[in-house]
Amino acid sequence: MTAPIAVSCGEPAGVGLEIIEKAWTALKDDLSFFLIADPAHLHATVPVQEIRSPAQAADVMLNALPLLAHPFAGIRTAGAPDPQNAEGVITAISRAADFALTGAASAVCTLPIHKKALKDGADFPYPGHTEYLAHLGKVDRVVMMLASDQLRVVPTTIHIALKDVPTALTPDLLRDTIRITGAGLRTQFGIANPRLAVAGLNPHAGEGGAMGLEDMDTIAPVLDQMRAEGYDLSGPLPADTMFHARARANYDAAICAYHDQALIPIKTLDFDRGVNVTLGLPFIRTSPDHGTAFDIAGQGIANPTSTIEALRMAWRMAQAS
Ligand SMILES: NC(=O)c1ccc[n+]([C@@H]2O[C@H](COP(=O)([O-])OP(=O)(O)OC[C@H]3O[C@@H](n4cnc5c(N)ncnc54)[C@H](O)[C@@H]3O)[C@@H](O)[C@H]2O)c1
Ligand SMILES: N[C@H](C(=O)O)[C@H](O)COP(=O)(O)O
Repeated sequence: MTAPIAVSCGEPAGVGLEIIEKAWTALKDDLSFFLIADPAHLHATVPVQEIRSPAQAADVMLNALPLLAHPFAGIRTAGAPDPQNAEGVITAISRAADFALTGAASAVCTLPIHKKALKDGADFPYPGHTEYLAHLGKVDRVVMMLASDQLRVVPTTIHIALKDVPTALTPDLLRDTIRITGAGLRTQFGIANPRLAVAGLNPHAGEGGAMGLEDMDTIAPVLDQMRAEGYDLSGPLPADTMFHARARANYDAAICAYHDQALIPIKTLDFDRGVNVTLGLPFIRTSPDHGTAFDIAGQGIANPTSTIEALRMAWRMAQAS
């Protein structure tokens, strides 16, 4: 039997807790998960039952949202993160990862965090879940992928300032990103021979050096080398023309140079159904593709579809592994 998915509550002031309640209603007959959260933070729009261990989640799931109590220092105020809660947000994530590492959970699904609130409230040294989970999983390099039925994208550099991208985009990082993405598509998405399209950094992929040298000097040699090793790679491609429908038919994932080059196309095409998945961890991790949405938190209008898709994807991957 597939173990339940561990869901970390994320920032209580955001929309995470209201959408997980909606997700429970949509998924209670199809899979099992348990939420790690402070009982006092819940919106109570659905029945909730506390469990003492993940093993109890499957039996509870049909009738109530299974909750593993994780007391926080502060209350929940919609739209206004309380620095006192930063520690609780972080330890809910590490608890979820521990359950996955020991096999008590089949996967981790994280609800959105507010990165600055964690930095301000608890000196959180990581730019996001991705890097924190790599630390917890004791791996040096992981890959952020955002995936939907229409497109899969990978930002090679992630949460860094745009001015730092050219220096951070090293051959070593690009090689590891391609390697981890290829392996993830094979093992977690069931694609036997993944086709990867690699974006250039500069306009028109540098236009033969007229608009920047990184495409020619950094990206192209890595691609040549990895093609010789058997990887199915196209690029460096001009990023502006690689995301229209006909172009997307030619690849299984787009490897991009930086965060927005990758995330703008998928969030534009499929914001409601995109899933963020971390490849290269010793456990399965997915999350919705959106953030804390403070502007609508507490109103009950947040769309749960991305979280539902994230849970479905984690469950499929767990069943296939
Ligand atoms: N996985 C994560 O933890 C994660 C992912 C993305 C952003 N974030 C963080 O979230 C915070 C806010 O980021 P942001 O404002 O750039 O992006 P956001 O996704 O929170 O919000 C962007 C816009 O989309 C809307 N929106 C988001 N989710 C929605 C939903 N489920 N239903 C309806 N509308 C929705 C919001 O109301 C807002 O107008 C930042 O701290 C960011 O770092 C976290
Ligand atoms: N870059 C992601 C996005 O915008 O959707 C996001 O911030 C998630 O980051 P983590 O999963 O690393 O928290």
